[in-house]
Amino acid sequence: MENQLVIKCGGSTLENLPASFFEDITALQQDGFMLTIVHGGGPAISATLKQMGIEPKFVDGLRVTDAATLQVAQMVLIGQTNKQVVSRIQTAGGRAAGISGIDGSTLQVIQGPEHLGFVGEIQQVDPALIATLSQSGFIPVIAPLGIDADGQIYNINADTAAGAVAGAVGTKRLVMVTDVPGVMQEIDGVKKVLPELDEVQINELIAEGIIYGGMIPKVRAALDALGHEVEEVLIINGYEPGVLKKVAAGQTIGTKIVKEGKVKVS
Ligand SMILES: Nc1ncnc2c1ncn2[C@@H]1O[C@H](COP(=O)(O)OP(=O)(O)O)[C@@H](O)[C@H]1O
Ligand SMILES: CC(=O)N[C@@H](CCC(=O)OP(=O)(O)O)C(=O)O
Repeated sequence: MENQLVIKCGGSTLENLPASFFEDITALQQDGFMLTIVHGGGPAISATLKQMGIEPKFVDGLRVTDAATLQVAQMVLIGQTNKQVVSRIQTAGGRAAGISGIDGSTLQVIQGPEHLGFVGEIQQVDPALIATLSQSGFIPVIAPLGIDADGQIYNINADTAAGAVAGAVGTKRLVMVTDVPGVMQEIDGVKKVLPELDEVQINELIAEGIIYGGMIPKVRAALDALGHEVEEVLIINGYEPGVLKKVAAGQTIGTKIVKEGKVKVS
């Protein structure tokens, strides 16, 4: 659908996003856009882990999740971050309802690579609960946790979750809101945003260490999403005033991820 948008809000920005960001979300909803939000919360999970004396550990941007870490992720993502996002949308005059991927078996997973512990690999997305909320006028706000066939809960990277949700709800556009203006590379001593990237370029940039850490699951999820109905994935900066309105109006800002592009990286 043209007026549908899946927005991933990264934990990197969530706490500091201006009220205008949520006012723009509300305005889009009132203009008839069907919005679905998937949020992260990585920094908040890490902060709580540290308070508890547990050192956070990541492999290629994915959190190594033992049983204690899973409990903290669940507590922070569902109990804290999800409700913050819902509250900020409502304060801006919008209507939102928070769920996690566990609710309605929305994000159905199996265990991912063993060395990551309780990190789920999404097998299927059931869009029924998302659709029910949307059709009733609520913006679904989804915390990235999933459930397996035995009822075990898993942690899921929010970029991965957003990519899968975008593929399942039939949106053409996925927007990843983060704390940088896009994928950047230093060219002639100046850091520049790369306006368009395809799979070959992304793999090169990861191999060269130019794309690292939390940007890795973001670009990988973007490529995975493009395999479905999604035609465009944008990585944008949530601090830029009016950024969502520009995207909704069809402007290409930040970094656009495409299946196969023409622009060369260097
Ligand atoms: N090439 C790159 N360009 C921009 N940011 C990058 C790049 N490679 C890695 N990063 C890192 O990725 C971060 C965004 O990912 P992450 O911290 O997981 O954010 P979020 O919480 O929004 O998902 C940036 O703040 C930056 O530190
Ligand atoms: C498996 C895994 O990495 N899960 C993430 C879920 C939150 C997330 O992805 O938050 P950001 O979008 O802020 O990075 C984590 O535990 O940090």
